[in-house]
Amino acid sequence: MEFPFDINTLFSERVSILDQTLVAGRKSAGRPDLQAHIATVIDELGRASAKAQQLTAPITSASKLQSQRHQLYLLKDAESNGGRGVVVGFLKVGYKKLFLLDLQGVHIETEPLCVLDFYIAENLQRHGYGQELFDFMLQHKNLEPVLMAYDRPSPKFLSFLAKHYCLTRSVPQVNNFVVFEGFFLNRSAAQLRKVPLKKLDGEIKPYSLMEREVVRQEQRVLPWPFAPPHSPQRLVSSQYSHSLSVGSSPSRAPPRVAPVSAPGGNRDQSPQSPLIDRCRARRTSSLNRSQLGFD
Ligand SMILES: CC(=O)SCCNC(=O)CCNC(=O)[C@H](O)C(C)(C)COP(=O)(O)OP(=O)(O)OC[C@H]1O[C@@H](n2cnc3c(N)ncnc32)[C@H](O)[C@@H]1OP(=O)(O)O
Repeated sequence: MEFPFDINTLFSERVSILDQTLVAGRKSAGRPDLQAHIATVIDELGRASAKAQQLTAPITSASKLQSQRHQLYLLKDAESNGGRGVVVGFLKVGYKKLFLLDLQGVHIETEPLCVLDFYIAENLQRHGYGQELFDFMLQHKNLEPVLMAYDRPSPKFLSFLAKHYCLTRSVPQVNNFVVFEGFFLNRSAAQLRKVPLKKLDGEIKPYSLMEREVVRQEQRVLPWPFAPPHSPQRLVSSQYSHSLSVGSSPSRAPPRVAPVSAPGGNRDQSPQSPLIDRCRARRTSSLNRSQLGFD
């Protein structure tokens, strides 16, 4: 993705980490001109990601990033565009309070790191850039992908997670987040709190705030998957991460769950498949195998 300004001036590192401040390294601190360019880049990436996912509106923009406690990892290629650099893509993550169903179907309150948006420029997809960015984030957060939650992952992203991280078996949820087997293992009791049943009947709803929304505070309708097929499926939400509102994505197909099937239908992603064997071999060095439940 090219811009009419020098990307290398804006972003000194191959991967930059952006947050509420919209500052990328020391250079852009206290430089409104550079921050305006950074905002342009984020807005453009957000639009491209929304288009790629067929969302009705971007879920990533500079103004949203400024008002939410999320982190955006931005990958550039410094050599392209005559040495001015190009933006390759981005990955946005943030902590969210979620009410999830564990393997026994018990509601659990937890606040995992969630993947909220992820995009690699169209012409650069399937070149390994997505994995580079994702691995950078995992290392930065010192986290395994099985311990994260995924906000309505697209078929391409599900395929990506299966291929690179062996994440194939999801645990069915009543909200739009996807978690995989292993998510509920190896977490301390403090991280997983069983929700008393009386609370579920009352003020706490077993749903979570969705990022991928056209947010309409005043519209209250049933969330996916309960809404009628042609209803707009909007939700009540606030723009802050820690809200407990009901959520849904209006314009994309529902996520595939338990086990995740291969997008396109021609990829064998069963745990016994050669694909997964390859994946296991690649990840064995860094993953705790028992966490993933392979042993
Ligand atoms: C919670 C969310 O953010 S959901 C939104 C996810 N984003 C999107 O769907 C936007 C469009 N897609 C993309 O931007 C990218 O394809 C990403 C971010 C999903 C992956 O980034 P890439 O750089 O393409 O991934 P990378 O090259 O490291 O890995 C390739 C693997 O990803 C998956 N993948 C990437 N593109 C595709 C595709 N067009 N069709 C199916 N699978 C794909 C496949 O598993 C692929 O492996 P394969 O080529 O052997 O089949």
